[in-house]
Amino acid sequence: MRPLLATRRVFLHFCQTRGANKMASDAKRAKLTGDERNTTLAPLKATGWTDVQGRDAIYKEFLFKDFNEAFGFMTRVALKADKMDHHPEWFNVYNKVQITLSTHDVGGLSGKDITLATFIEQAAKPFVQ
Ligand SMILES: C[C@H](O)[C@H](O)[C@H]1CNC2=NC(N)=NC(=O)C2=N1
Repeated sequence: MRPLLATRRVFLHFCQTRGANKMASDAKRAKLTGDERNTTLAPLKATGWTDVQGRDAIYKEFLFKDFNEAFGFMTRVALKADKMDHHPEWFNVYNKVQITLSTHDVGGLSGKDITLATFIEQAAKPFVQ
């Protein structure tokens, strides 16, 4: 195959793949439908996540042995949030971490919040008192 044709084919593949990834990412940022809420929120609510009054968001408070463990947890979550380009609203004092999740771009809960909350549960599991 002539080099120019091969390059064109590779470039088209790149565009298609990149477009699909962006669509998937955008889809993840679409507001959750009613059915999605029923299925994806239930396991999180079972672990203690609650609705936020007056906002389409979820909230949970975590208690750790000390600041060192709390901040270690926050560091892991921060790296994941940066990789996802999806960030929590959180407050930390000593061993307590309060987290609110919502997707600002859509003004409510999206699949990204479910993904991040699920990761947060796994990251907290080894430490939570
Ligand atoms: C441009 C836009 O702000 C960014 O793509 C990301 C950054 N982190 C984010 N985090 C959250 N929670 N919601 C967002 O909509 C969001 N958007």
